[in-house]
Parts: sequence; structure tokens; C-alpha cells
Amino acid sequence: MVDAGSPASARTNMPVARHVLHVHPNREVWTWAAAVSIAADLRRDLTLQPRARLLLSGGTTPGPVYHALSQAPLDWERVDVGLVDERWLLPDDPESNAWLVRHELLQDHAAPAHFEPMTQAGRNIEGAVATANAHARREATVAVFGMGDDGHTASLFPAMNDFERVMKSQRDYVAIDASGCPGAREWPRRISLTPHGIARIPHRLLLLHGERKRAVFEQALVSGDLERWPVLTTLDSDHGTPLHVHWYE
Ligand SMILES: O=C(O)[C@H](O)[C@@H](O)[C@H](O)[C@H](O)COP(=O)(O)O
Repeated sequence: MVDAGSPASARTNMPVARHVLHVHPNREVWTWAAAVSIAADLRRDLTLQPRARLLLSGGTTPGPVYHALSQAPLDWERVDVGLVDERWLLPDDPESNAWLVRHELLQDHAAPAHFEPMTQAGRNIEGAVATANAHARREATVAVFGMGDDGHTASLFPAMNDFERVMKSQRDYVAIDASGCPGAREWPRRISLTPHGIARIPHRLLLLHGERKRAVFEQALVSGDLERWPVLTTLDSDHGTPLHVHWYE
């Protein structure tokens, strides 16, 4: 699918797709299609360079994909796994994104992967952000995003405090104060990739499930208003690569 307001490619004058929508008939096909696509990106990078880097989101949607990916026969010892965002919770908290990644992905074949949780006992939020930015010096291969019904992605929420500063930041990760944003639920303190950090990632997947989310995403595309729909940040890439949206009903 090529969306309307796409920039034209200089060479061909054809519109460059900013996203490709993959519609899957059911959860099983969606799960395996997304897992196979991520594994292929990692495998390609592992043939070209010593290590590959995978960034993952939390939430209720991606668990089955992470579980399927854990069964991919890759050289996982050469894969670094980081987070797109994290709630200000320790990794052993079942509500943390680190907990989800550990329990769904870092099992079976993927157990030897090197995981970089963002939070650690005794580390303050500035220290955690600095460590995340140090890890981000190495470009990620592929990242998995989710989207809330309010149009947030990662921990970029509409109407959050310091929205302008976060959106214009030239750092990959920043601390987030999403107090008053219902989408942040009971965890307003967070760490998130910025739009700058997102644009550096060549392969980006957005995992969506259900009619409601598809409608929200389409509303965001039509509106084009990044402030109202931060999920639109996943469309932008320094590499000129489209966002791959995987959806099932
Ligand atoms: O920490 C988080 O909350 C997530 O990383 C967040 O960005 C998530 O991807 C969306 O909120 C979608 O969540 P659901 O999959 O639960 O709808």
C-alpha cells in the first residue's frame, strides 16, 4: 500500500511508500509472518557484520511474536536485544517491558542472546538514559513497535509534558514524564526512543491487532498530525525504508 502524501523518488518520480500494510487472516499467520520477517533481518545483518541488534516494545500485543522468534535458529550469541521503551520499573517486575522480553523471547534458541535491560537497582533515570544512549551508538537492525488506542507508540504520548523537546531531541533515548496521559496508565515515568532514534532504524515493524487499532492507525495517516498521533513517527526513516505494519482482526 502506498499512502497519499508520500514524497516522490528523485530517480523514478514514483511515490516512495512510507508504510506497507500486511493484512493477515488470523493470529497464527500474523505471529509467524512477523517473526520470520524479524529473523530474516537479523540473519542478513549477521552475515554482514559481527553482531546484530534488535529493539522490542512491551504491551499486550507482541508476546506471541517474541515467543515464535525464540524458536528461530539464529546465531543468537551474536544478537543484542534492547528495548524501544521501558516503564520506570525494575526488570523483575512483571509489568516491565524487560520482563516480557525475558519470558517470551529469551528462551529456547534465543536464550543466549545478550539482553540490555534499561533499568537496574540503584541506577537513577538519568543514568539509565545515558546507558541506553551508549548502547544506541551501534545502529539497530530491526525494531518492533506497538500502538495504543490514543495513537502513542514507544513512550511518545500525545499531549505529554515536554512534547516539543522530546520530539526535537537529537538523542536516541530520553526520560519521559507522561503524567496526565491516560495511555501511560499507572507508569507515567518512562524511557523512550525519540523520533531521531526511531528514524535511525532501517527495519521497523508495527504490530497491530483488532479493528479499533486499524481504524486509529488509518485516522492518524489521514490526519498527518504528529502531535496528535505520535505513531506517525515510525513512518520516518533516515534510510528511506517503509514501516511494515502487520495486522490481523
Ligand atoms: O511500555 C509500553 O506500554 C509499550 O512499549 C507501548 O508503547 C505499547 O507498545 C503500546 O502501549 C501498545 O500496547 P498494547 O499492545 O498493550 O496495546
